[in-house]
Amino acid sequence: MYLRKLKLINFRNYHQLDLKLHPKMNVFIGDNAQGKTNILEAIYMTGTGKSFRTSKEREIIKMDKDKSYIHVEGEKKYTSVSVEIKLEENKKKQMKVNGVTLTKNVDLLSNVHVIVFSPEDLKLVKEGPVERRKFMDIEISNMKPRYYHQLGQYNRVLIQRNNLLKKIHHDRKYMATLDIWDEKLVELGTSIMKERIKFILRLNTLSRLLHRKITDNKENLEIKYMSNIKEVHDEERIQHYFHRDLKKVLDIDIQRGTTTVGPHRDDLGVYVNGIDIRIFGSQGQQRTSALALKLAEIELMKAETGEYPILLLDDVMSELDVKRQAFLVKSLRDIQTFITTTDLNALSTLNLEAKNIYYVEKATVRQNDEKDINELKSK
Ligand SMILES: Nc1ncnc2c1ncn2[C@@H]1O[C@H](COP(=O)(O)OP(=O)(O)OP(=O)(O)O)[C@@H](O)[C@H]1O
Repeated sequence: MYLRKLKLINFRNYHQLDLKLHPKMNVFIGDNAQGKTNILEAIYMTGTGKSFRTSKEREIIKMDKDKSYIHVEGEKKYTSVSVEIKLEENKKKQMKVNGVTLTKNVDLLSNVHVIVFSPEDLKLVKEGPVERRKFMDIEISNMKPRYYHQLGQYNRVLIQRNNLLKKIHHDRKYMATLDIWDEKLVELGTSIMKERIKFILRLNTLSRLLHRKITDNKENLEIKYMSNIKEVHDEERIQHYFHRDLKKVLDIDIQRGTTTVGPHRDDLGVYVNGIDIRIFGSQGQQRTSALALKLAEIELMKAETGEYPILLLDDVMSELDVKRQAFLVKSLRDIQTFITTTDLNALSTLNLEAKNIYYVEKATVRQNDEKDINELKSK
């Protein structure tokens, strides 16, 4: 799919912006803090309803205003799509797809498919399990809105159960209602684990192939779903062992007032040639694996939705060496891509033309002519 048009009103530092977008490559160049990432953030919001930078909607609305508006129009394989989002201070976000008002965020997810890749993602392998869980959850949610819904339910049940554990710590009479919460936690947690296992299995096959290409067949990547529950093979066994483990650690959990087993504690294991590179990998190995995972995710989304998603590359090119850049660029051929950069020379591997370049300065965006490109390159 691709987007044709973007309109912003009072979004971050933009008062008003109307942009015609290129169906393939869109490069936003400008100095720091001019508004490049803000454009990517707006596009991401039309796909997910959320920002990839903040959970506070107030931060997104232009500082001196109380309302903000985003509108994109695009083309999918068989249909056109229009998504509008209105943010208003202290009010619920309003969303419309093709003019029809949506009541739940989950209904927005299957319209504009979008993947964001930032320098943070290159640290995915190196960072802690929280980041890797977030990676799994965001990517599965973008493909399967139902998962997003279940994850929300699971997290709410988890909070309730943790509150109950705290009460039980002070008064055992509350024990009577624990089973009800355990049932719900196990049911929802099992669905989440099943989806994650499926996702990781498919991602493993795809990322391994891509990784072999990036490393000239020298390295073998393997990713594994790491659960703290002993057996995660089929639904019945996940349920059985999840239940059993909750009971096993109950005394500890009551003491701590928190649930110590379940998918909220799981991780993604990343191995190269059998070595756990989360701990023992070089920075280069960790980055290459992260790149392979991200590219695999694009392919997976294509397999799942029938078309390539839109890709947002936020300042990521300058973080990659020429070889990895070239590989990434080769993989982008059929994908509408939005890139932010402060330096056009960092994009030497792209065959850019004037129509691909947007110059961003103090919340204004200007398309360049050939002369400008050469000027920018020689800077
Ligand atoms: N709610 C807001 N209202 C007004 N301006 C805002 C708001 N939020 C952020 N800004 C401004 O937006 C600018 C940052 O924009 P953005 O993050 O897109 O920068 P950038 O061009 O991508 O820079 P960099 O290259 O450093 O990443 C800053 O000037 C910041 O003050």
